[in-house]
Amino acid sequence: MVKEAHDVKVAVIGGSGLYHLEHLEVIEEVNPETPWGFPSDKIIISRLPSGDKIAFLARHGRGHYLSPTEVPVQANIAALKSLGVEAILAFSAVGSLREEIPPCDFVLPDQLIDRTKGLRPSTYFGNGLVAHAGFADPFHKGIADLVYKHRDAMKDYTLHRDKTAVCMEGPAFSTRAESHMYRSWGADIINMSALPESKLAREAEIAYQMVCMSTDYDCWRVEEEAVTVETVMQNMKTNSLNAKALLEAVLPDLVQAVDEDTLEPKLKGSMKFAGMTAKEKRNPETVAKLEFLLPGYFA
Ligand SMILES: CSC[C@H]1O[C@H](OP(=O)(O)O)[C@H](O)[C@@H]1O
Ligand SMILES: Nc1ncnc2[nH]cnc12
Repeated sequence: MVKEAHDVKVAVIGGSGLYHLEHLEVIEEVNPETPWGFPSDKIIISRLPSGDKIAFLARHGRGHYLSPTEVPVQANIAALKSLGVEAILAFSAVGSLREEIPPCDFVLPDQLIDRTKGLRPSTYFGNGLVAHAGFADPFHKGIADLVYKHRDAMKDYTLHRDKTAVCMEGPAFSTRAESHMYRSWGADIINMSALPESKLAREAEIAYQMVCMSTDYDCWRVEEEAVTVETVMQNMKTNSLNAKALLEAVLPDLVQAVDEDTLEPKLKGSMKFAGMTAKEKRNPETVAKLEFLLPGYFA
């Protein structure tokens, strides 16, 4: 497993309906092998008009062949890290649990409720190397501030911020009782991909912010038809145009902020002292895998 330096500091993860950034000049496609396998698809490295490079990865693969439960999230995050990525903007199609978030509005969540079912590998640790990442604030305020600054790029739609997302397992959508329950818990939007992506990015010391694109009202509105894939995909046409407009505005600023190291909070070094396992008790195999992600921390 050879790490290739690509000097790509910012990555975009595209979710349902956002499989390409066709307005950018493609430089190359890479498929880095990691100790956790290969990413969902080839990673596309493109050039911004400013000359800076960014990476794009389709979460479910181009052609959408991986279910949310099947996405190789450990490999995705490790592969991006191996290219040099320090900040991720992760797009996701979400259901709205609030009247004031209609389809085609976007949301920057700042909180997260985990309703996945333990089927997805959700940490790089364990297996003879115990460590605990801080995850009180699962998303990155500095990136959210920067994206919010460019909210006018959304034109006719609103960009909301500081909302609570719930991540469910799927692949079937929620029952009405579950949808009402999430509302009573204070959740504002629902998807199937915020976890473990956000958690693994935190363990990898990558600044991570989800940009959620509302596609439906889930199934809590009694008078309305419950969510279907058809509704989601219809609204994704508008959403993907808005995502691209937003990215065009945000990416140059984000690359500059990462280059100049002005993003707060800083995550680099945050895992250095997160390990609990005595050096002589560490599993050498796990330590070797972690060398790929956080070199020098646990060896
Ligand atoms: C096609 S609707 C359900 C599906 O859409 C979202 O995917 P992504 O987050 O990758 O945009 C949601 O999380 C579900 O996986
Ligand atoms: N209603 C919903 N539930 C879960 N994930 C979604 N993605 C888009 N809409 C969704």
